[in-house]
Amino acid sequence: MSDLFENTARKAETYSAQDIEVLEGLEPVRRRPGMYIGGTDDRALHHLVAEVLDNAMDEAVAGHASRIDLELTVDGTVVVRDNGRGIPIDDHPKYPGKSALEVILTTLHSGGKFSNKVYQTSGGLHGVGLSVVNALSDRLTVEVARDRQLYVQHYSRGLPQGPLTRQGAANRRGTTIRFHADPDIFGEAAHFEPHRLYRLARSKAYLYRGVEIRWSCDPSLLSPDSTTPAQETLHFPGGLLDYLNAALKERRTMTRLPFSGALDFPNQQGRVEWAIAWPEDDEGFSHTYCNTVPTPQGGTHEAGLRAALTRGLKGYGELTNNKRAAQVTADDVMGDACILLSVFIREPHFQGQTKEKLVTAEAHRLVEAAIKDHFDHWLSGDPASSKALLERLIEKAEERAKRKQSKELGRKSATRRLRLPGKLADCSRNSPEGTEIFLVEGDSAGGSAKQARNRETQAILPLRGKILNVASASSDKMKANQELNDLTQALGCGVGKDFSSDKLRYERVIIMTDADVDGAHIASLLMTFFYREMGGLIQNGHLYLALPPLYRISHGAKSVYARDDAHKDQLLNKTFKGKKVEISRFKGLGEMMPAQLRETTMDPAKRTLLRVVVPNSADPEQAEDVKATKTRVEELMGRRPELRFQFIQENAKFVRVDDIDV
Ligand SMILES: Nc1ncnc2c1ncn2[C@@H]1O[C@H](COP(=O)(O)OP(=O)(O)OP(=O)(O)O)[C@@H](O)[C@H]1O
Ligand SMILES: [Mg+2]
Ligand SMILES: [Mg+2]
Repeated sequence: MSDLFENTARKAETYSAQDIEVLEGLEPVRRRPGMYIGGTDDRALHHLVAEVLDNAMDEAVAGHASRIDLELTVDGTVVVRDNGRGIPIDDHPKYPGKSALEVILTTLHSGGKFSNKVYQTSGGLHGVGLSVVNALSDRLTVEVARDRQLYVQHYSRGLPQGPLTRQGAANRRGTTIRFHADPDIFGEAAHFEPHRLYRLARSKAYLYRGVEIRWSCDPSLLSPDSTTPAQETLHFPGGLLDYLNAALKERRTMTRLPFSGALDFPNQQGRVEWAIAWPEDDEGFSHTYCNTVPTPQGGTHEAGLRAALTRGLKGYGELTNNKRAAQVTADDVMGDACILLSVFIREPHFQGQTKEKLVTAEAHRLVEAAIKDHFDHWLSGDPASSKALLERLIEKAEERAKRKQSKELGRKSATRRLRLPGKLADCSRNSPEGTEIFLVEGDSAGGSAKQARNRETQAILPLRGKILNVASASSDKMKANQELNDLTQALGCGVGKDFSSDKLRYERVIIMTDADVDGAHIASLLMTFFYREMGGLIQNGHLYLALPPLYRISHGAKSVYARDDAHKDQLLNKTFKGKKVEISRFKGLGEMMPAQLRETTMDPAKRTLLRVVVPNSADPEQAEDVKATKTRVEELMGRRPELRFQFIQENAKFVRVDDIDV
């Protein structure tokens, strides 16, 4: 992002050693939280709890703790307590007069997990997690019970508020971390969602049978219809199979039993556990983990599983002389399956501190080798089930091939036959692959966008003014609305129950409105329309928001674009510190030169897009989010404009669109 806005810099006149800053201690964390927890949004906020819980889990998986308490109190303080060894409190050899505890809490890259000496397969590995939580909390207290003594130290924003003190005798052992997220970082409105924390705790208990997690939450934080309990003891001796069964409930699956198991890797390299089912309704989900850390973006362990399952099924096809099995791909096998996969390995490598993706290369080989034999065995153990499964997957592969064919034909004839709206500037490519349509606010912006686009792949549809608010309009009114009709026609995929993702004429639908409150309003009206009338378009990841800049800041020959006020202030305080600058504010997209618009907002190589996401309604883990999203949309887009206006003003930056999840 900042590259995009800063690469127009040509000349730096007074750039010297004094411009180079070195941040000390935990300052970098407070200055650039994104680098450590992936942002300052809700997801990042909840990640704080994950870091602290991960440390307690590491202690449990290493065999030193059997119980963990996770508590959310009425003022939003989170308490994580374990009965493990306790963070060491003796003086650190390298820092005389400072306890190891204080070093851990105040120094990045300090920890006991860099070698395999005290932890074998830990989720922690960077020595960063706890210090980051400390830096981003306005209050944090750590209690350690060790050698029958209790020790306590208080912190605020990463700084000790006094020495580590001994509080007297203790007849237990372990670590307790109590923290309150800093509103200066996360905003006054930020708060922990009980259901997210509960789910986090529950998934940890499923992932490691040897731990009991006691969840508790102040009842006043739970809404009356919430499915989250105020208190629960989580302990699952059946591991991932328990998890899968709870997730599937009464749903029917293609095979009689799920494919599940657990196995140690050879030479104490760790282990793998899995539970997989193919539901008849094709509504799948995939949750993968490494050392109990969720990896929502998958990675090498998931790739190993893909390979094992796909090879296994194809092999089974050969074995049973079913030639059609050859066309089955990994996507057919994995795409609609309910998948739970957990690995424990030494020294895992993740992408970034939030650990969303596993990149350890060996994990692929280890998982594939471990699961392959089991899978072959499982397939030949129940021929009736296996045959049914294979037939279903072949059907999928054939449907896919057919769709592809008709899609190619479809769009060609569709472009010719359909009466496309007159103001649509369509792209010239004949198949949807690689194409996008920009929904642009107003005719003048539409004009700039037409000049800025790539004709082959980018189409432009200018929309006039506010579109109809579909959440509070009758369906007749909707059908009569010209702007919405044009939009529906241009997309070609139908609305409501006639919606069909396959007929979508473009791969991406991009909402491009001005970076101001009006623009935010139009974008949210459009998102509501898509959410209500073309839900599949969002579910399948086709809807995006463009991020046009709001300001241009220039000093001499150097000019940089800022996407919002915060970014502008940041640039003024950093890049342009003490310089006399000229700031121009774009009143709208139409004011930008086509070349500027292309470079900052439309060019796929340089722009940033936000993908609009909604929770997956098939995934029981997300059921509460699905409900929350519905309520939120009704609240915001229903008949009470004042709520909507307030929300838009608070969120006009768009950057929080993940929060509203529409
Ligand atoms: N609950 C705990 N019980 C015992 N030791 C702990 C606990 N929490 C933290 N520690 C110790 O503090 C160290 C630092 O923790 P921190 O979370 O900062 O980093 P890490 O877990 O090593 O790596 P990561 O940054 O990946 O989380 C750990 O390596 C461990 O030695
Ligand atoms: Mg850690
Ligand atoms: Mg640390």
